[in-house]
Amino acid sequence: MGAPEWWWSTWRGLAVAATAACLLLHVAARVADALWWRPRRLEAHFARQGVRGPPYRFLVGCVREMVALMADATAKPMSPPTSHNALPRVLAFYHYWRKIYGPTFLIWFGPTPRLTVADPELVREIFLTRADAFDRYEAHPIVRQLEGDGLVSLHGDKWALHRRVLAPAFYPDNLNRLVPHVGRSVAALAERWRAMARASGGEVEVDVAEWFQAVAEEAITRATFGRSYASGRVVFRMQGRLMAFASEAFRKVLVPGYRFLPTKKNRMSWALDREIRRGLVQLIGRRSDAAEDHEAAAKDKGNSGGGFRDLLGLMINARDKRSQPMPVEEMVEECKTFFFAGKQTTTNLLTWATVLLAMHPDWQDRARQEVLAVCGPGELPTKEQLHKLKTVGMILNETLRLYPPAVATIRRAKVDVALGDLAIPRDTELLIPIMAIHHDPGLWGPDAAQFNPARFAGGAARAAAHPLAFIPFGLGARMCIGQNLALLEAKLTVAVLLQRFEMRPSPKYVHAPTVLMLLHPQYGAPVIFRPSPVAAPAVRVDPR
Ligand code: HEM
Repeated sequence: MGAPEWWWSTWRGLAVAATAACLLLHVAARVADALWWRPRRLEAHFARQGVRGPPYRFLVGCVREMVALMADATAKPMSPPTSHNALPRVLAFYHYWRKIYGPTFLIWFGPTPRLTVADPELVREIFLTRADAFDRYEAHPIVRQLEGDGLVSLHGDKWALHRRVLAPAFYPDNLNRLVPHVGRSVAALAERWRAMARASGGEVEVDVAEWFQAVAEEAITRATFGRSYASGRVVFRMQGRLMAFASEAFRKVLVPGYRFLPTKKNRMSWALDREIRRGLVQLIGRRSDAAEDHEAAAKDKGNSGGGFRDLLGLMINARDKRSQPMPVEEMVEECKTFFFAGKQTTTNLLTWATVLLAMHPDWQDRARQEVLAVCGPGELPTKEQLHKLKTVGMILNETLRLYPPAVATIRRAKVDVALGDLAIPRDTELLIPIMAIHHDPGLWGPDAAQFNPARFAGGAARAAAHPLAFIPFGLGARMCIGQNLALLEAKLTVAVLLQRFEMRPSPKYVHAPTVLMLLHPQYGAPVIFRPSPVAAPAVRVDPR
């Protein structure tokens, strides 16, 4: 090798090494900035504005303290056992840090800053007046896999198109057509409980958190598939099993990569997911066949569900601005989303409403008197009668206030934005603790932790010191699309049960509200049902 060649190759080697070192340094600097300097800068930025919080710890933020606070709170049941002061148990970290840092404070999910905001005026800005500056937050991949890539997680034009297409299914006149179907499924449940009570000497104990799932599943299956109910039910049964697996996996999210491990449960989930997808694609294919749709529609005319606009039909007939139909894959994801968003939320509302009625016999009696006066003792309530059940409506609102199924929601600042007096940097997450707003004595008065449905006598907007203090279904453009369906189901179910039973908590019931995605009773909700002396005439049970 000649001298210049030798020099050249040495120089090239040095240049490569120097570039690699620079690159490494650059990456290391970026990582150090993301995991250390940026959080410290943000901490200082918020401290200058008077916002403080638990200190940021390298990589983990304050997740360790949060997990410890939550584990500690859920280790013991509510005390006293009849108390509704559930916030310290359910959102233990919020309750603890709020006492130290005030209502607006900063916490860290790993290196991601999350500002908690519980002032209804700021909530108004986030959801209404400055909504353009905030986006919905991306859920954990396990939750996303479960909830589907539908309305809940869509953004921008695609979200707007889907929301516009799907909204008509939830108009009250459309939902009213579901009343006989949902009523029959609740009556069938009541018949089974009545038979079980007869067989066991006069009363029966059931875990309502388990049993109400069938009612909620029936309603969401009807709303999604309408006339294709029978095939849709098969698919949604599988989806129910998938949800059970995934909620187990969700408990293990702290094990990195757990969801990719080929464990027996994971393999079963993957197989179920493929099966659900296949079932939905086949169902959509059949419904898209205009001839069959036409024929089914004609058949449906003589049915009590006649004219119901179901979610699947709305999607099949939808066209975008360029007259393009909705891709099958998007319809599949929406079906999964509706099952996820609609089933457990409503089950939880029904569960807490029944537990509260059992715990408060005075309100149970008042509500029963109203139901008997409006609907009579045994016939299924009609849509017109449901609208007249004011006390039942107040009880449901008070249930949603004290035990909101969705205890919090999260937004992300898309740009640097002003919120009240605060300057919020882009990518800051905002945690809106719905349950904390619902329990705030500053908004609800000194009896904020008491069950007092009478506070809703003048309507939800006037129940508290601020009209936005009650937001169980969220607020603004992304407010819950299924609100009317959930309330209709709940009113109907409560009315049918009050017609037919007296209820009280089982001695086995341990009052322990807790949150795993949604607010649920940690040890189930066993309630004792005693059939009312006025026997309800048997209602024909839908054989399907
Ligand atoms: C008691 C029952 C329910 C409660 C408490 C509830 C609560 C909520 C809340 C708080 C949000 C807003 C989340 C946010 O802004 O981040 C939401 C959104 C949503 N809910 Fe519900 N929900 C219930 C029932 C239902 C039902 C029955 C369905 C479907 C049939 C449904 C479908 C949805 C969907 C699709 C969204 C996303 C809407 C969008 O982003 O445009 N929910 N729900």
